[in-house]
Amino acid sequence: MDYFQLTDGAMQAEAVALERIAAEVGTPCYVYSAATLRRHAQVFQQALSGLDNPLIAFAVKANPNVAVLKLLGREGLGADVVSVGEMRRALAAGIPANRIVFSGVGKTADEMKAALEAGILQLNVESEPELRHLSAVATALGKTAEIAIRVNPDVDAGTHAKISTGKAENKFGVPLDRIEALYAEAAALPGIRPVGVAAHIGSQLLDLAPMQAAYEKLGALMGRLRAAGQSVTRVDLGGGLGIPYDPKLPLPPSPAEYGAMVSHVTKGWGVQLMFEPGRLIAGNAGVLLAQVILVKTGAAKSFVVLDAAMNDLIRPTLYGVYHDIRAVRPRDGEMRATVVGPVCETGDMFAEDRAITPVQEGDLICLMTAGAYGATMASTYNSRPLVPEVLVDGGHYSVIRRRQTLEELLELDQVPGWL
Ligand SMILES: Cc1ncc(COP(=O)(O)O)c(C=O)c1O
Ligand SMILES: N[C@@H](CCCC[NH3+])C(=O)O
Repeated sequence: MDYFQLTDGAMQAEAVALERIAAEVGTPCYVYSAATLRRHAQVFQQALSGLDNPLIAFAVKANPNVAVLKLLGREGLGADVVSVGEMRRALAAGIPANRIVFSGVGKTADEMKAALEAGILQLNVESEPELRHLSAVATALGKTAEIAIRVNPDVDAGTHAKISTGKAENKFGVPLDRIEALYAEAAALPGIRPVGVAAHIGSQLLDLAPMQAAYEKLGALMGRLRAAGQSVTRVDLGGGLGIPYDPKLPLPPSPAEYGAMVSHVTKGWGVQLMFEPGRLIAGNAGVLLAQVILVKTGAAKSFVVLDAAMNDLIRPTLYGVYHDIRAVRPRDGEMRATVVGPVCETGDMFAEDRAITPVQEGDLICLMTAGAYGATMASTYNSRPLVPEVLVDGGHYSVIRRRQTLEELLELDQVPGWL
C-alpha cells in the first residue's frame, strides 16, 4: 500500500504534474492516481486469489466519481451501493448489474424498485420490516429479489465510534439470534430468494481479530442455516480493512494477511465470497491539492491558512483523525503550524500545532490519503463551490469532475415571488 508518492526520485515528475494541475485547473482540487487505483485493486485481487471466484464490490461511497468507477470496473471490480444515486453511478460507469450489491438500513420503495428493475445481483436486507417491504415491491413488479441478510454480529471493531457498525447498539444489521427465523421467513415470502448472509463491522480496522471473530460467527450461523434445510450460496464479508494515514505509525494488516485469514476461516464453506473494500482501494490513491493563502501569527500559535477547508475534506474535524500534510516542493527545515482553512469555524482545522516543512504564501501542499471519503463528503458550507477532481494517468491528467461554479451553487435556491 504505497502512499501517493510525493517525495521519492520519480516524484519530481509528479510534482511537476501537480504544479501544472494547480496552474491549469486551480486549487483546491482532488488529484487521483490511476496507476495507484489499479495497483490497489490488483493487490486486493491477488490477496484473494486463493478463493473460488470471489466478487470484489468496491464501496462506491468511498469515491463515487464515475471515471474512478469506470477504471475500477475495468479491473474487474463490482460495486457496493447504498442509494439509487450510487447505483446509477455504477451503472453509468459500465459496471454490470450482476456485479452490484445494494446495502443500507433504509432503502425506500423507489430504491428497491430501481434496484430490481436494473437487475442487480443482490440486496442486503438489514431488518424484518425491510424484508417485508421488499417482498411487496418485488411481488408488485413480478420479480424475485436475491437477498443476503446482514448480520449484526455484536463485535467491537476497535475503530472510531462513528464508523463502527457491528456492535449490538449500532443501527446496522439484524441481531444474530434472529437470523434463522428471518431467513426462514424470507424463504417463504413471495418475491424473495435468500441466498446468504452478510456482515460489515466497521471501517479503518487496524486489527484482523474482530473481523475474524465476526466471520467465525457467520460460519457457525451458516452451518445452522444449512442444518435447518436452508440454501446458502453467497457470504458477503464487507469491507473495512484499514490503511496507513500517519507514516510514523505501524502499518495496518496487509491485504495478503487479510486474505490468508479469510482463506483460513472460510475453508470448506462452499460459497461465493463477496467483499466490499472502499478506503483500501481509493484512500491512498488521492490527495487534496491546496495552496497556502497566507501564514498568520496569532497570539499563541502560527496559522497556515489554506484555500481548502473543512467543507472540502471533513474527516479531520469530523473524526479528529490525522491526514499527512506535505509540501509539493518541500523546503529545508521545520516549522510548527496549525493548518486551517478559511471557513468560519474553529474546527476548520487540518492539523493542530504540527511540525511541517516550512511553507510560505503561494506554496502548494497536499493533504494526503484523501482519495476515500474526501470529495464525496464535501459540502458547500460557507457557499464554497464543490472543488474539481483530476485523474492523473501516465503523463496525462483529465478533469473528471469540473469545479462547481458560483452560478450553479446559487441556481439551486428558488426565490419565491413573495420575497
Ligand atoms: C456496508 C458497507 N460496506 C463497505 C464499506 C466500506 O468500508 P471501507 O471503506 O472501510 O472498506 C462500508 C463503510 O464502512 C459499509 O458500510
Ligand atoms: N466516512 C468515514 C467512513 C465511513 C464508512 C462508511 N460505512 C471516513 O471518512 O472514515
